[in-house]
Amino acid sequence: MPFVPTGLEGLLVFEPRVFEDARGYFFEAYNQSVFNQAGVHDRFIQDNQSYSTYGVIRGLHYQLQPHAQCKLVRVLEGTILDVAVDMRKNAATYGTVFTIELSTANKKQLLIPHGFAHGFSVLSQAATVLYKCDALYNKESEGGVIYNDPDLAIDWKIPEKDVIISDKDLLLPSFKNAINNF
Ligand SMILES: Cc1cn([C@H]2C[C@H](O)[C@@H](COP(=O)(O)OP(=O)(O)O[C@H]3O[C@H](C)C(=O)[C@H](O)[C@H]3O)O2)c(=O)[nH]c1=O
Repeated sequence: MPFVPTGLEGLLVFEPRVFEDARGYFFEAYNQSVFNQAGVHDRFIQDNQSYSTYGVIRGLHYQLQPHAQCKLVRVLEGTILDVAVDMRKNAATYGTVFTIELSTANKKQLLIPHGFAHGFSVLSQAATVLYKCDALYNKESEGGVIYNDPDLAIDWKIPEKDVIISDKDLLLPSFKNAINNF
């Protein structure tokens, strides 16, 4: 079974079947039939890709309803600590932080359903991250939580002196003050 539960509803780790031979390797990064058979029916309509150097933290971001995005995150180059925070107020796991290393080496992917804030830190010298989305970008519906929120206390595995973050992300609200319609 290529999907590994995380204990948070809808948040799944996808571990593709990798075919290795003397040339290198091959794997299906995404196959709709495989996902559908696992009960995952999200229809991805936008692919995003970002490149970041060591110490960069992007996030925590989400889009509010009705523009919420399910994301399927993978790493093309490098290693990241991927972070998903459950923003679903009625969920028993509301406020729970899930972290996982995604890398070129482990080829793991993270499926993040609607209602989660998403971010990542770059642990390698650089990282190229690709993620599929089931809803289009909608700037007006963007929400977020500041990376160093004291209640979430996320360990991004980057010394504070090395953190590189956008001015926009430094202005994000705390978890308890974040705009949230999930
Ligand atoms: C997200 C997005 C951005 N943009 C434009 C807007 C800005 O001019 C520029 C950089 O955007 P931003 O600084 O929001 O990029 P990230 O900080 O990597 O944002 C992402 O970070 C975390 C990890 C996420 O999961 C979200 O998908 C996304 O918010 O790309 C677009 O044109 N389309 C898009 O879908």
